[in-house]
Amino acid sequence: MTIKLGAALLVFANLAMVLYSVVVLFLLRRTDNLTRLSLAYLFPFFSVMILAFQLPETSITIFGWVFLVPILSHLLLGRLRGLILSLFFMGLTAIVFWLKYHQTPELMQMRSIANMVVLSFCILACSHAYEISRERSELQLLQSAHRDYLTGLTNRMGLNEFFLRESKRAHRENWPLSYLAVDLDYFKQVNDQYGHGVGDETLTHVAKVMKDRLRATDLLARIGGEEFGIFLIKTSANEAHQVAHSLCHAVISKPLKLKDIEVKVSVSIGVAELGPDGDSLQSLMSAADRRLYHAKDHGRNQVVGATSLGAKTSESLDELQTGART
Ligand SMILES: Nc1nc2c(ncn2[C@@H]2O[C@H](COP(=O)(O)OP(=O)(O)OP(=O)(O)O)[C@@H](O)[C@H]2O)c(=O)[nH]1
Repeated sequence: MTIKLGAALLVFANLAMVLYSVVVLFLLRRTDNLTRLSLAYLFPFFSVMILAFQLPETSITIFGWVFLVPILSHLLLGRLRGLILSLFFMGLTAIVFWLKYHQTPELMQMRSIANMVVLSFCILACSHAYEISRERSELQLLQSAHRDYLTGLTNRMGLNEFFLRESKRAHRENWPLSYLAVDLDYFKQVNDQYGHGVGDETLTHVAKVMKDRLRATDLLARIGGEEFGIFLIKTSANEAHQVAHSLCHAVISKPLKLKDIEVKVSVSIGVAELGPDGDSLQSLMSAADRRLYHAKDHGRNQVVGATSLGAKTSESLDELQTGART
């Protein structure tokens, strides 16, 4: 009678699991928390497995299902949660196995138990290693999607993310956030005169010169060909203006020195501030771009903010208008 009750319970649990699987399949596309749904699926699934293991009417071969535990757990839950769930259910399986067979000497032979244990841990280790390498590749892919291939700086996508995070923080903490639109002057002439290779090196050099002048908490991004965007946190438009001047000065006073040429370039910069120039990235960039064009129209190598007209840095632009000097 007990045997029949156990078997009926298992049939019922299996049918319930099939129905539940259909529901989970239906929810799969709608959920915004895949990990929670996976956990809500795997936990009852593995519990039904344990129920089947401990029933007297199931044979020893049913324990082979335990090999599914680390594979499914790691695939659906990732490295850490997968490992925890695997260890939990594999441990439970070991206890059930011992309770069921410890009085059956022909099944409790050291060699076969050692085989089962080693195989289980091999599958667990492989699943875990696979998940670690998958997570690493995903991270690398994500990082490269946010990087500019030439300069190694953050790209436009990274700039957007930085703005989303830092604009919220600026509002919350009530501190200023400024944006600089930076564009190299007469860069086409550098390419025309020395070729794209030197042009590329110039871009990388200017990026480095500017980065060295900024704080670690600021963001320098390459957002287009010879255009850069800079976010300065905890910095008002007035302070940003000073920073922009020091960048102009740094760029023009540190030419790129190659074997037998020296490439000297300058930058023009437009300044905008979160709040006075709008609250969206688009309005901030538009305001900074407008001022940048103004700087270009009024002779380049200068900074323009909301209230200021540009004032050129001291170096003469005449020689720059040739793009470079040898
Ligand atoms: N070497 C190199 N050149 C680039 C890259 N991206 C864009 N450019 C070049 O940058 C130049 C930009 O030229 P323009 O838009 O006329 O600007 P400019 O010559 O700097 O003149 P102003 O901005 O008006 O001062 C073009 O010749 C592009 O081919 C790049 O990744 N590498």
